[in-house]
Amino acid sequence: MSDDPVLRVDGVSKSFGSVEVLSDVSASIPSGSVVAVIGPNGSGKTTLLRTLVGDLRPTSGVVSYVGPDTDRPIGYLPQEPTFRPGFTAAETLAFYSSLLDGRDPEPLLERVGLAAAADRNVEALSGGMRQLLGIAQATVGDPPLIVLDEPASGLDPNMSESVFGTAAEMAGSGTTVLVSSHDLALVEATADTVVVLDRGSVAAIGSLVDLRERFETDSLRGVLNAVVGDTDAVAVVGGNR
Ligand SMILES: Nc1ncnc2c1ncn2[C@@H]1O[C@H](COP(=O)(O)OP(=O)(O)OP(=O)(O)O)[C@@H](O)[C@H]1O
Repeated sequence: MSDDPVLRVDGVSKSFGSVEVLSDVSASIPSGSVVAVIGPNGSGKTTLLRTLVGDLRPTSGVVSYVGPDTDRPIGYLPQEPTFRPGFTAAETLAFYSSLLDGRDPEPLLERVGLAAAADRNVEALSGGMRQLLGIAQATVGDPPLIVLDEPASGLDPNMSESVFGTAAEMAGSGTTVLVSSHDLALVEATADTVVVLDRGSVAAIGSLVDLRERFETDSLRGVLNAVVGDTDAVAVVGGNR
């Protein structure tokens, strides 16, 4: 991890109509680290990630990419990745690669454990395999920042672990990985920095050690419960609209 940030987020708010979903979010994302965004359902994780990658425009505030100058600064796995039908997994990656560095996509498929399905059409992939293809797609062109929205969603425990392991390896070689997840054990095993979102605001941010100390607990679940309370209902921002 380096002290140089790859992304700066200054006072970002995002509203849909009259409902404010993100409120005054500021953060600095350090290079070569795994940064995890956690928080209850509906707390704004996807909205934040979509705003950071430029998929949504903030209502106010600024997101600045300040990493190395490159053809693809940010790779992104959306919460529900979609692919053009009629292409195989390998052809899908080859298409993205042809727009960037033109490198053989086979190693990317191998890295996510999808090499055996390289010639399978995207419509014929299982949900988990689509997720893995989406993760491979996010890494095409070697972007300095990779943003993964719930990458473990739909994956079996071994594949989830492998995806987070890959994220840690990428961070070890200088890539920054920003990931949202509900899997606190994997976040705890992998993340250098954790951002806790609660109803659209950053309720806490820091290293795991800092957060555990600050909230006097020995687990990330303890941190989350201390920050947002251990309720069993979704907090719906803006009421029932
Ligand atoms: N396009 C939209 N229009 C209106 N409201 C939206 C839109 N997208 C998200 N929201 C609202 O913003 C809030 C945050 O949603 P978001 O998907 O960002 O949360 P999340 O933390 O990713 O949730 P989850 O963990 O369930 O995936 C929710 O109340 C949601 O209903």
